[in-house]
Amino acid sequence: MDAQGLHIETHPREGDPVLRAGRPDPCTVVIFGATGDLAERKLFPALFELDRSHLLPDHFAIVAYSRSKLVGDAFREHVKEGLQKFARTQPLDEATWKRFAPRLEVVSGAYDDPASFARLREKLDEVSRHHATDGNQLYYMATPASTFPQILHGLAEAGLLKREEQPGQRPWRRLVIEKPFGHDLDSARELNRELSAVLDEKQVFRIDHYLGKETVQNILVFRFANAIFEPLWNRNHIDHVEITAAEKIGVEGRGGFYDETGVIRDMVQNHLLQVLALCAMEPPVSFAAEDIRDEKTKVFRALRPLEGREVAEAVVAGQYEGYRKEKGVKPDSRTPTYVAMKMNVDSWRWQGVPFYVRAGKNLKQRLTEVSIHFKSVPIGLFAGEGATCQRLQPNVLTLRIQPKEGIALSFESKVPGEDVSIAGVTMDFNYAESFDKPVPEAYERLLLDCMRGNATLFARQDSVEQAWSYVTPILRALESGEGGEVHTYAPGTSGPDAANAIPARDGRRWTRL
Ligand SMILES: NC(=O)C1=CN([C@@H]2O[C@H](COP(=O)(O)OP(=O)(O)OC[C@H]3O[C@@H](n4cnc5c(N)ncnc54)[C@H](OP(=O)(O)O)[C@@H]3O)[C@@H](O)[C@H]2O)C=CC1
Ligand SMILES: O=C1O[C@H](COP(=O)(O)O)[C@@H](O)[C@H](O)[C@H]1O
Repeated sequence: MDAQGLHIETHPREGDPVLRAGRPDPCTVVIFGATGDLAERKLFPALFELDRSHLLPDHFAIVAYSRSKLVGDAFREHVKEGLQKFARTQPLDEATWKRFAPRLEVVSGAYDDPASFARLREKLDEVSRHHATDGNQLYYMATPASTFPQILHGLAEAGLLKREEQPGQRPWRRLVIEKPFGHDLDSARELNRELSAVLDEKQVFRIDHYLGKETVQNILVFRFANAIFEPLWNRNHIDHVEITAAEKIGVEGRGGFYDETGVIRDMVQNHLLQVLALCAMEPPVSFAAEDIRDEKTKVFRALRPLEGREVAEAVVAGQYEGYRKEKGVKPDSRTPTYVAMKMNVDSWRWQGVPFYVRAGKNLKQRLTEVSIHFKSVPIGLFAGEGATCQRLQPNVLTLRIQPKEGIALSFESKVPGEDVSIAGVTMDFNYAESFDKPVPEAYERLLLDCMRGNATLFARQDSVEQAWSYVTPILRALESGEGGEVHTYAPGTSGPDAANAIPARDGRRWTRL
């Protein structure tokens, strides 16, 4: 029994699912932007953890590409220091480090210099021979989006990209591209044109780390591996859906990047629309990548467009006090660090069910979750029984993405005693209590999938463009002022009070923060 009184038994299946999916081919991973924040906090730790768990191929190498002059052992030492802070398993496993360090090579070079890419090519030839990686290469662009075209051009000119003409072609070349995929619809289209000029879509992995989170993947399993929820998952039973991604942290030294980006490009266009799509999509024909991606794309196509003055009604933008003093932020910046929106999915299943979506930085707590609010009971059968019986709360199903990963269902229960008195209780599933293993980091799973060529958890070109089609007019309206003002909010709060108006216009309220 857990604290809420619910006993959850887990039924482990034979074999580890990750191992069942097979070891990746021998390969070299090339990380561009190797001294950056993402590389230090996420990529090297994920690769290290995969090595520790013996999930990397036996023949494997990493080539760190960087403008920095750190090379050889000095660079390895720099990576080790990062791992000592950010590796998932602490203290750092020395035996793994002894295996990992010799697999790590460095190329110091610029992003717009053909001679640097020629040196990269020489290094890759040498590494492929030395580590027997069979010439398979995974290029990871862990750099600001403005450098993506330069890197693509450098790789193509150096002959390092080969279009996949047929499935299973060897050696393979794949490219991982970080979000944001463009700055708006036009730039996303341009980026996609540039990618498709040199690579087949199957070789491009647009990474959205939310899709690598166990709890986000579990949305599909929860919906489609259980028979009891799907019959209720529609406008007949659901009143509204609330999606929240609240962060306690601010821009954390990424002011220059963030001020050009803002919360809608940073969190909504990608992570939150992906989460919404997983909640709203129809059952896919199969669990194959294309079938799932097709269904998600249909959700994006069904999002009711918002533009001009409509944006002022459905969207509230905010900026935390003190943001303009962050390093790299313009002193008169109007970039939102918070947004609350009402979205509608114009489909047979979701007509009349609003999706209230919020994301923000410097809020009072870290909380990412989806809550499905069911409709009220049709009649008050117990209303005559006393005060508690007149205030029945509708059921809420909460998918907790982070922290305290799990799923909770609230319902009404009779309070023990002679009279009929009713109180809300919760059935709660917690990953930590139910599974005797840690939840892996999203980047571990996603890097492994790229090496295996499995694109299920990556965004496809058309769905990225669909998401931009929805978001770009909203950004335009906010940036021109037509979509309303940017409200300030005090750090450590729930965001601007003005955001309460969004559900309040429909007679509802935010319930989660
Ligand atoms: N940090 C995070 O948590 C997340 C980041 N991302 C995405 O990952 C990518 C990298 O982000 P992040 O690591 O935070 O960014 P950083 O600002 O830390 O930059 C990454 C690295 O890119 C290289 N670089 C190349 N050209 C430039 C340039 N003109 N200006 C600055 N750096 C340059 C530098 O590496 P070097 O000097 O070694 O060449 C730099 O350290 C971005 O696209 C971001 O949106 C996505 C999700 C989360
Ligand atoms: O992509 C990004 O995500 C993080 C939030 O990720 P989480 O896994 O901690 O929820 C966000 O802080 C960052 O600004 C954004 O670029």
